[in-house]
Amino acid sequence: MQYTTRILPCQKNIALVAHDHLKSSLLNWCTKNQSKLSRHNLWGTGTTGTLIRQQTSLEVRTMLSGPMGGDQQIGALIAEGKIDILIFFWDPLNAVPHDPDVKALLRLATVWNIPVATNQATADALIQSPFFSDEVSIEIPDYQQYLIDRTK
Ligand SMILES: O=C(CO)COP(=O)(O)O
Repeated sequence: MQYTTRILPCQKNIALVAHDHLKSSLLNWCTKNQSKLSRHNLWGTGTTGTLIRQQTSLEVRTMLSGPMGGDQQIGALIAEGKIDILIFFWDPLNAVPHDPDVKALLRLATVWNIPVATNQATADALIQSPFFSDEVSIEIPDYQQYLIDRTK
């Protein structure tokens, strides 16, 4: 695989997702970090995003609810280079019906090398890092080259 670079702008597109037992943790985290989050474009899965909109003054664009396709929609945005950071309070202690979708979302975030936080401590680290507020460059797969290599 050859790689190229992608610039993540100062004002980022940030996806916010939480499983049911962790929704209150993510809501608290969003409330605590409201002023920093308000500088970015926020996206969320259906329930998570709606709760954040209701319980904070943050604007959040919502996809479908996770089990109904929302994780896949966020994953598709990541593959298209439209999401810069994923904050996903993922529950390792409870099974969900859409486990394949959860894995697919985390897999695509890894393929496209975006910064991901899957728990609160990492979200705390990420929001204090230059990745959150500055323009940063990340290395991503060179898709055009990938296609050329596969079709020659
Ligand atoms: O299920 C989710 C993540 O896998 C989140 O979906 P909701 O925000 O709709 O609960």
